[in-house]
Amino acid sequence: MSVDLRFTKGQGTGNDFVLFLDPDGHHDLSPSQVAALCDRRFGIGADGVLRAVRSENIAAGGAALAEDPAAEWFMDYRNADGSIAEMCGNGIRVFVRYLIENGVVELVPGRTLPIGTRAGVRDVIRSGTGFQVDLGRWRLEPDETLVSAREVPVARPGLGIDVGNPHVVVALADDAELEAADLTVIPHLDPAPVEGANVEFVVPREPLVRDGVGRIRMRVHERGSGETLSCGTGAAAAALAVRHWAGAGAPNEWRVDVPGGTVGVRMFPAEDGEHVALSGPAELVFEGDLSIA
Ligand SMILES: N[C@@H](CCC[C@H](N)C(=O)O)C(=O)O
Repeated sequence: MSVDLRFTKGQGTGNDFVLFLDPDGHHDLSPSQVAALCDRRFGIGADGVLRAVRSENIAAGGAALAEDPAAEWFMDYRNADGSIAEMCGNGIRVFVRYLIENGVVELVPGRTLPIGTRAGVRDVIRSGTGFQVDLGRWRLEPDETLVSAREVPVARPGLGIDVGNPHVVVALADDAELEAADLTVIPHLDPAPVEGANVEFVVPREPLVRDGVGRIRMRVHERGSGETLSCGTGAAAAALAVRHWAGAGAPNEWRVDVPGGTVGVRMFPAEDGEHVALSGPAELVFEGDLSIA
């Protein structure tokens, strides 16, 4: 049996997604269907799929509604290989743009839109021409991970950071080393995290801090999607790692340059501890109809 869907292609700093509305939760695609959609030669091509489903119509939505009954919509995120991930920082901005453009939600400046995700409810607000998402509390992993990547001369220590999904951040020596890293091959992590991890390679800008804002460059190999032009949660993890390494006095506001553009990261105190927020653009590119077997 085939499934007919109206889809939209969207992107945030070049991290691209296929989006579709499934309010009643009738189209829970299989991993192979997702992989087929994301295939850049045989499908539409994307780093992931975002299914917009009402929280009441997806099993994981129960926890979201318990956390915040106003979280009417749930972002069901899949990586390009069909695997499930807890959270997507670029995706959620594109997701909110998509809900707004489709007239299913309103988001007036100054108001917050709660979205259900597998990492918990995430609050989104408008920010400039894009959106800002509060990624909530973050966690430093206690143990160091040794990271080896092709064309990076020696294995480097990586810092594990959870921002709703898992990341390992590695500092490289300079821009030349960052550019030379071959991320077509999955970086090797030792010990290997059971659930896998997204791996961010970072270098500081010169100077690291300008006008009170920290500045870094980053490339990423995403779990389940390979190298992408940007990873929002990865940018947040990278800024948190560099602030950690920089020590006392390091700023709480960061600009992270990725191959697909620039995103902003901000750390701020909240009632339950420090939160990290991500801001950046979100664009819808084209739409069409598809039929998947
Ligand atoms: N690109 C995303 C992260 C998507 C999920 C990730 N690949 C994972 O498996 O955790 C972002 O912008 O955060």
